[in-house]
Amino acid sequence: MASVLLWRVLPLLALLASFLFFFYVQNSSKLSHKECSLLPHQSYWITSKRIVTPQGVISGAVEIRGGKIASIVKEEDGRGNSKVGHIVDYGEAVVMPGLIDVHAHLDDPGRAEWEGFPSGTKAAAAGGITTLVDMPLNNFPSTVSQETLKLKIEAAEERIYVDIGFWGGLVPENAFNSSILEGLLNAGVLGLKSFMCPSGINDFPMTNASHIKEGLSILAKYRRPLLVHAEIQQESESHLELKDGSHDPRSYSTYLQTRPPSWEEAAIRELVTLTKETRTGGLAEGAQLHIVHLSDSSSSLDLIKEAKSSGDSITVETCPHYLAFSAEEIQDGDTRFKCSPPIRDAANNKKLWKALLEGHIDMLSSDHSPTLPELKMLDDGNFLKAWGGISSLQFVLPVTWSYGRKYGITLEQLALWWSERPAKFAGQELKGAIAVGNHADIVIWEPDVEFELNDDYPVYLKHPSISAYMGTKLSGRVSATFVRGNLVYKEGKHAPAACGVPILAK
Ligand SMILES: NC(=O)N[C@H]1NC(=O)NC1=O
Ligand SMILES: [Zn+2]
Ligand SMILES: [Zn+2]
Repeated sequence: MASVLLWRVLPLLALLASFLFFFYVQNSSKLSHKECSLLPHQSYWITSKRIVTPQGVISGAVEIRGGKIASIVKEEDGRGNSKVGHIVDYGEAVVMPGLIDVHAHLDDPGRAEWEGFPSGTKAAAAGGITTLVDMPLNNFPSTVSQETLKLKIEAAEERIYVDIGFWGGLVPENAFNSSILEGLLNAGVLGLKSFMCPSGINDFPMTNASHIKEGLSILAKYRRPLLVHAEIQQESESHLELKDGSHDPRSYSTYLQTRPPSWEEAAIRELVTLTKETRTGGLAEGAQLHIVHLSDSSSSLDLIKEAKSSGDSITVETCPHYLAFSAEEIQDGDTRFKCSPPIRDAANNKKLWKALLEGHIDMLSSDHSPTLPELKMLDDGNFLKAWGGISSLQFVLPVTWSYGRKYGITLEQLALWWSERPAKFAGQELKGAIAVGNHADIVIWEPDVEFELNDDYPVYLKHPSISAYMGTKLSGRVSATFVRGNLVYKEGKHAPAACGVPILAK
């Protein structure tokens, strides 16, 4: 009798359990959405007079549903009344695709005290960056194998406020070991990165042309890029003299002379002999070589232009600090400005802008490379000993805009350099443009609002004092940032939970 009753009750109990489970899942996903976003809606519209789309700037509305862009309506099409549900009206503010920074060092795990995923991605979100691709060095251990990539992915878990992809390292140790390299690529790095000069990090040694050739031939199979820090040390006599103590190490010009443009030129000359193999029918067809942080806008740039016109698969980025600053302005002892390759003179800066505007430079990236204030040696001011790297992540949009205005740059160009081209380069088909079906990765910003980066300004970087931009006046204030539809940042406030996701190549 009892067992008959049990058999009757059991299905009912199972039904009850599945109901409870269903409601639990529903509620927990609701709860997590609430924590991931400062906007309590999964479906809503964003309206503005200036929405930057690949077809131009429009006045209208973007419909967001389930983290994606569901529709885009132009005001002039007169379908304004079709908008049902929650509407966020941004008025005259610019609605642009979120920035994709393909070159940042967040130093996690292992050197999280330099930056780390939480502060780095909070700064990114506050700066309108919705995706970044983290470099394989400055974290410890360097990301040069499947195992070390796993450490990075684990370190990122629930600690990132924007989406993050990862570059793997190409180093002498793995360059001739295809199973390590393929293990790294199969584990999801978006491409590889190598140095042609000492990287400043002991467990990330430099590569030579034969390592790079090997790397390219493997990358060809995966159709992913190789990013190269293109400087080769030229041991001229004057270079040795500069380090012997007879020149003032606090003077920026001393540092500048230790890394002349000929270093970049020599590296790029070697690289463009290798990129010939990326042409149709070549041994590395399918691979792409990408030169990071170009500073020299003379011979180095000419070599890149020539390679491009011969059909080599080669791209190049430059960074806001090369566009914003020139050597003449850098004060003695102000090591915040030390980076490699160095910031060169005003004439070089002007030519760099020209190259960007004429389309010879493909994209922009931050090369955010912070460290501890004591390693930046701000008290000492020794340019030859201080850490080389500019800290900029939160400011790249207003910096590009502020310094580019005098060259008449447009909102469409900003979106091209900071979103559309970086997305394509990093293989992110659903990112980089406000287009139907794409991720709703969006920045809202006000080009005409000016602000001063003083001590009262909310900076989310771990060490604001080492940033070369502190103390400058900028225009273009970021007011809100959406990552896959989640409002992750709004007016000085971040979403409570870190809901960025690691991006792994398949
Ligand atoms: N290791 C590292 O981040 N190096 C970067 N810093 C810099 O100024 N240039 C670089 O390549
Ligand atoms: Zn570099
Ligand atoms: Zn870098």
